[in-house]
Amino acid sequence: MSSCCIGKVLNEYSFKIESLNVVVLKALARSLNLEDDCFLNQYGKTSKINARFNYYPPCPCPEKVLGLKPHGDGSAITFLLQDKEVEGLQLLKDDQWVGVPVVPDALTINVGDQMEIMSNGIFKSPLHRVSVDSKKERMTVYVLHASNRKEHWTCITDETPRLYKNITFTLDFMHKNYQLGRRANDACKI
Ligand SMILES: O=C(O)CCC(=O)C(=O)O
Ligand SMILES: [Fe+2]
Repeated sequence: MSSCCIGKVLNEYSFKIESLNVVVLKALARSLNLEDDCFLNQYGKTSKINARFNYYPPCPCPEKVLGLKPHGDGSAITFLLQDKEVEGLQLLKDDQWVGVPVVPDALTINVGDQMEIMSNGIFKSPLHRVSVDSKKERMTVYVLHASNRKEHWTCITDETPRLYKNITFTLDFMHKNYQLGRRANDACKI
């Protein structure tokens, strides 16, 4: 595919994911009996979409090497189109790494750190990592929606006081913490 075609396809894909993002954010709000737009409104005009192709080449020592080290996504929501055949994504559940199965043509939708903060800890941003395969390469397409806004507080009540500090949670902030081996939302906890 030529670079012009890739750009066009990616642009189209991002627009489709953008509409899906609206559906998911509204559904999450509704599930908490909040106004449909309450998470969307918190994005304001600073909403950002990032797309990334992740390529994991075969690795002769998969037991010693990770494709991506453990992290939480710095987004509100992440949409991942997994490789059609090769598994690799793992979630930490009850202190065990659990593989996320490949479902061809399905999207894996992940809650990110910003949604954990916006929901005051109700929706958790799971810790995940990527393993590599000794024989097969793997490719995934990752699109995230994030906000650069400072105020993101929806689910604070007298019974559930604010759990996170009032700081601007940018993707840079997430990456700085990632490089230091820390979770950005842990650094935001009060
Ligand atoms: O490639 C994958 O399966 C996951 C990628 C991921 O977690 C990320 O890019 O943040
Ligand atoms: Fe991730």
